Amino acid sequence: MIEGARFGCEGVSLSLGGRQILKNVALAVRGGEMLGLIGPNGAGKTSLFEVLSGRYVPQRGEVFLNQQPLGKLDIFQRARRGVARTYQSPVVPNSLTVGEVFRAARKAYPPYMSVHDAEWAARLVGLEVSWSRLAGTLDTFDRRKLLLACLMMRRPQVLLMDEPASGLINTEIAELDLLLRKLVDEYHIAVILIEHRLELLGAIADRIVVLDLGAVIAEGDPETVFKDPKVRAAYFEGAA
Ligand SMILES: Nc1ncnc2c1ncn2[C@@H]1O[C@H](COP(=O)(O)OP(=O)(O)OP(=O)(O)O)[C@@H](O)[C@H]1O
Repeated sequence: MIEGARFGCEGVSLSLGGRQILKNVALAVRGGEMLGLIGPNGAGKTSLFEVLSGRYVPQRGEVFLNQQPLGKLDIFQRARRGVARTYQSPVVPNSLTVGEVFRAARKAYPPYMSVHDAEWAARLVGLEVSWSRLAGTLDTFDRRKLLLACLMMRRPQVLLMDEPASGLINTEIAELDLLLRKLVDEYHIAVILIEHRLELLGAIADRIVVLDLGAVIAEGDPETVFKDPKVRAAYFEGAA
């Protein structure tokens, strides 16, 4: 684990259905740092998020928060400790209003959050829709903002984001970039971001980790990593 890391894992190996999906994976992220996680399709990025968030139990390895092993804590217990996660698909409860979604998130577990916390989070993420709108009528970006606001209300220590720009248009991606940098720079959150668009990561990530066939093949600042011949062979040429 790197010195001062807020969150990460060591020696993680995962098999699913008799296939080895992750092999001895280690990574770490500091508070106030954005770590980009890239790799070709099927490299194991989402599976690694499942391990980090506590949905999958690895055969070997450990996940750490503030240098403490999280052991067998499940996804809900990790969420309560400040490990927040977003998904590739922004699924919201269609028949609830925005206000009702916030209410459910506020009361999801103690300590219950106030309406002011929800209003603060909505402002933070730039969610500017009426709270009487049905969540199912929101467009993709507003759904993502609503779900992110529900997480931010609890002031998470770590944010695991699985392709947050997916389904967004360019102006929305530019707004998302600014928001993510704000969460990292001003709120000192440790962010791990899965993203296929390398130009986006090159612009906003502090460091990059590259997974290929379940193993880390490169790690470092974006410029160095994108030039690495191993990365070019596995990612750029493989993705072409
Ligand atoms: N529940 C499962 N059972 C068996 N194999 C699985 C399961 N989930 C994922 N896999 C396999 O694990 C490998 C890694 O999948 P994963 O979704 O983690 O990759 P990824 O890097 O996130 O890919 P993508 O960029 O396409 O989302 C793939 O070969 C996938 O088919």
